[in-house]
Amino acid sequence: MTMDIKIVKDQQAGGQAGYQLFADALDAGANVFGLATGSSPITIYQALTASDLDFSDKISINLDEYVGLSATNPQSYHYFMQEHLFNQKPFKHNYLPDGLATDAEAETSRYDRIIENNPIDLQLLGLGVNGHIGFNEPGTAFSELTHKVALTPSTIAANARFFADPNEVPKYAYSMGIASIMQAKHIVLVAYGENKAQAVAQMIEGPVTEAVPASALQNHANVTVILDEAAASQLQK
Ligand SMILES: N[C@@H]1[C@@H](O)[C@H](O)[C@@H](COP(=O)(O)O)O[C@@H]1O
Repeated sequence: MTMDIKIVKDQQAGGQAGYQLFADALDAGANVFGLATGSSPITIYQALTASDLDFSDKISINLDEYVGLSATNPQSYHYFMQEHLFNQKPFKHNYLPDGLATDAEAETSRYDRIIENNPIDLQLLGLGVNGHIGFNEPGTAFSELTHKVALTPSTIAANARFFADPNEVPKYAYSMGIASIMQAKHIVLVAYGENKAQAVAQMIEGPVTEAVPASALQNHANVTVILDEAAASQLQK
């Protein structure tokens, strides 16, 4: 088992723990940060923006973006990242998939080139209630690089809370694949709350299976998992 599991009191403490890993990565010379959206990383972004860490000569590469949403759409992941991090903490360059790209093949290979040219030092991840990472839904081949994904009904339902009208929730996304994620030198996954407990247990203690995308992380040499007690509650050890 190569996963380092940190159980923290709450999301605030998780933010500090995540912040420390970013600070350590900068000290160690990291240049490229893989970033994630969702509610779980927010306290890390808060701790980063409150700090004096300097990312102005660093690169960020985001995991995913909804298909059909422009960068200026408040529901887009571009917008989320501007709001929660980039406006306060400028990077030299921020890469995200282009939600408006209509040629999926061209867009996903463009993104793969970006990752190839900018190997990710630290990749931050949240965890879907069904065990997804990025937008790699259960059943996604571990060999996938960036790809266009049809979101599952459970993911669409989980994301509906951010949309005024549930019918506006996009049905597709561009996402880094499991193979893209696994290339990162260090992976930091954050999960909080009871509703993540089953996915957390399957990710860490279950079989490595494409039915649980996050279980692929058991095959990575350097993973840190930040959990609160509730998210850790179904772990056996
Ligand atoms: N594409 C994102 C994932 O990257 C994220 O990990 C997940 C969980 O989000 P939350 O942290 O809000 O529970 O939501 C979305 O599906």
